[in-house]
Amino acid sequence: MTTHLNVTTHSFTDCRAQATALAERVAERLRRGLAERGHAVLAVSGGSTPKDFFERLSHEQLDWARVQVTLVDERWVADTDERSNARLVKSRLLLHAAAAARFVPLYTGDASPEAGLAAADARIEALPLPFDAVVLGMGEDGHTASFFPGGDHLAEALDLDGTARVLPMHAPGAGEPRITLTLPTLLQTRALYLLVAGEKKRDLLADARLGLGAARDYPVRAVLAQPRVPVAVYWCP
Ligand SMILES: O=C1O[C@H](COP(=O)(O)O)[C@@H](O)[C@H](O)[C@H]1O
Repeated sequence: MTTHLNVTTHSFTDCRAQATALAERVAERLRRGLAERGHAVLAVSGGSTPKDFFERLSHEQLDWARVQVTLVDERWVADTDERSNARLVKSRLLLHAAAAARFVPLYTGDASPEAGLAAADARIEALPLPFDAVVLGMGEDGHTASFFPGGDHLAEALDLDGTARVLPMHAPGAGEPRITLTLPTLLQTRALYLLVAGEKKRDLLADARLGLGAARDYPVRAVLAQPRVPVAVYWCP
């Protein structure tokens, strides 16, 4: 385990072990929330990396009926689309013990994230924040949540003094229009995790943390550099 500033890195030689360790840690956070407040709230990423983590977490024994699960970001596609982050959560996480959890999607069925923004925002506003845990991922372009390089609402989304909870995002590398929780919203959490796999992402993260080269401008740097919440990176090859 290595710690640098606000970031602690847990490195694993095997990705199943990484998924298990993070699932146990997040389940512990949810149990603590349930014991202390009677409810718990979890925000997770989509993409491909969290599949094993989701499957492992879905078997954790806790009172899932009092847990609300939402997404840190969403691709603006129906939940039947294979690109949908909601589809991933439903097919990998909301199973077994976790089938009893309440899912709060960001996609509203409106024609665009702009059209669905008020409804998505109301869903997040209704959650009893802070989150018990937020699990971020990261793309090889340095994006996290839908904080994409060149994104049209990137500066607003990363503004720690901003008041928006949720924002649309359009970016050249995003594939489709997006909706994302903003950084100040994500930082309303008792625990913040960054789940990453692969040597390319490990090197990118190291550069982003030190502010080297192109990684200086990667959006994930805003998460690593913020002073509010410690970040626990879970990495496997
Ligand atoms: O588009 C997205 O990508 C990132 C990273 O995904 P991965 O496939 O490289 O694991 C993900 O964290 C984000 O939630 C998702 O919308």
